[in-house]
Amino acid sequence: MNGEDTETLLALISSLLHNPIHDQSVLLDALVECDGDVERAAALLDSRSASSSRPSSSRSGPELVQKKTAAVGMKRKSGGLTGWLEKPSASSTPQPKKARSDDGPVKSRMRGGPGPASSRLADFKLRKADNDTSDVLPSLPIDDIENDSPPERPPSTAKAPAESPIKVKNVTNEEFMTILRPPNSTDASRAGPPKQPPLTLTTPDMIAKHVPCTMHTSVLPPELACRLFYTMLDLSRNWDRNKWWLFDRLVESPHKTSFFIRQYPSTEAESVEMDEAAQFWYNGRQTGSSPPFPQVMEEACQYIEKVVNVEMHKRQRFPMEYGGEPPQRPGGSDDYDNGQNVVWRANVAASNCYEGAKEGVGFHTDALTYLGPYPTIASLSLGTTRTFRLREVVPSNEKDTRAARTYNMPLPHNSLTIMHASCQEMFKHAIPPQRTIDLYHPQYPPPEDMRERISSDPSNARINITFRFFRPDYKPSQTPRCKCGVPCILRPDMKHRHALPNDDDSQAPGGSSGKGSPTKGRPLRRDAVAKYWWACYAGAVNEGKGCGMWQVMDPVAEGRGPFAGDV
Ligand SMILES: O=C(O)CCC(=O)C(=O)O
Ligand SMILES: [Fe+2]
Repeated sequence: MNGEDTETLLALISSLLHNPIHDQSVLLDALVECDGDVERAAALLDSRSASSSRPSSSRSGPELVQKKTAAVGMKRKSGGLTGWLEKPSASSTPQPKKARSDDGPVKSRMRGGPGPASSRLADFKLRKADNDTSDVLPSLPIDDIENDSPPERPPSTAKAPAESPIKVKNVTNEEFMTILRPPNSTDASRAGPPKQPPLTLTTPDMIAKHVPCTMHTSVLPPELACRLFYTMLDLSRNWDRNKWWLFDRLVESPHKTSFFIRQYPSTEAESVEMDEAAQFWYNGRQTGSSPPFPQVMEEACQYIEKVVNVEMHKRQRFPMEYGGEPPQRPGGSDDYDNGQNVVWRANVAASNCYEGAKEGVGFHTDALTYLGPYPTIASLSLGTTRTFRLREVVPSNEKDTRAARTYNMPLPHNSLTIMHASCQEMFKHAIPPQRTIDLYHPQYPPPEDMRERISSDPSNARINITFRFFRPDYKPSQTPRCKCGVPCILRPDMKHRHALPNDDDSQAPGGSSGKGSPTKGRPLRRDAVAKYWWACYAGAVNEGKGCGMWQVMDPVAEGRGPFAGDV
């Protein structure tokens, strides 16, 4: 596991402690002692520090239990969301709760973060079920670790503690695996619904059957795919690793990434908006202007746009998806929409480069800020095959009856994975580090002008390009900003804490058109997310500190649309 992940776990323990401990080796020991269970490690350390400040005779088992309950009790405090979500409009920004004297450093250090500490912890416990594939190492969330809960407490009264950051040594994947808590814990208090083993989806049919994705193999002409791979690999030398603040720590993603803006067929006004959006595209961190699509990426994009539109026209749409645009937009193409609205077009792309088996990206969902609800994202894979992992987020009302399932999808060179509408609402995705990878043997030599810099030797690199449609009705000039002056992030109510409007399945949106769509037969109800909210995202960029602002998205009051259906 990457050092960042271990750091994250230690930061989490640290954030749960009532009495700060600065020595990372003490934190690490506790983590090992508690089989990687962050909550127990924090409770253990708290119990030790409490008992070391009092006569030894007062040390006892119950003390630990009591402390543990206190730490776990944080989870209970995170209830009560439903009532808030039911508030009617965007203008009903919740009043900050008063800070309580017992809030202490634990929660105040969570300020600006994406959710209550306890809900984040759930994701940090590695389950063996996620770990059963032969060559894929477990991945811990490293970017947007838990984005399905609004902040528990607006932090206006909270102060980040003045502490020096914890220095953490890197821990290898193998070491890390040994300290992570096994899945089917013998701890009876953690028994839940029966675990489901991970499922590897090896064919397009299997993929379409189990997840809201489709896989399109050999999507580009082979020479184009190879040329695009070389071009992006060449460019990736100058790309950055994303950095962001997680609690009070600066973390870095173990892969390189860059953002591109499409020139054609965007209008001038749209290009300006895209440039602004691009500055905040990843984790709210402001970057400079983004380059245009390289010519070879533009060429590929035209193939991909067609595949995506054809596929989307086969599927029943969710009401909150984008309503589409007439085919005759300037510079547009109508050869794949048969006069129907163009429901998707790429106007930006994010590209990732993973070199070697250990690079990856942790579980996250893609921010909806500029994509809007129920986005479609087209993800092209080039180079060595890597596993794409999806993990379902089980809605709160089902968590006692159904366990989340993990799906692994090997993504070969020149394959397109379309994450269809509801994927960001129902699943988190990751590229986990692996023990081994196959080398990619390029079929063609690099173009003349790259031969000095790029070799055609077998490569351990994977290039990913996610082509995205930033909706005009979610353009940056219409993104709410919080008190920090940073654009808010748009998040779905993934856990369905807000009741769905009705129980009539025939009215409910879903991934199936019933016209032989591969998703046919999948229950529709659980796809529907009823609420989204805008939340302060400054914590990701501002030393972990944000203003905690959040408000429910009100599509009508905010003037969003056109939508595919009634909202
Ligand atoms: O590399 C991939 O396939 C996934 C990339 C990704 O999730 C992202 O860029 O948001
Ligand atoms: Fe992603």
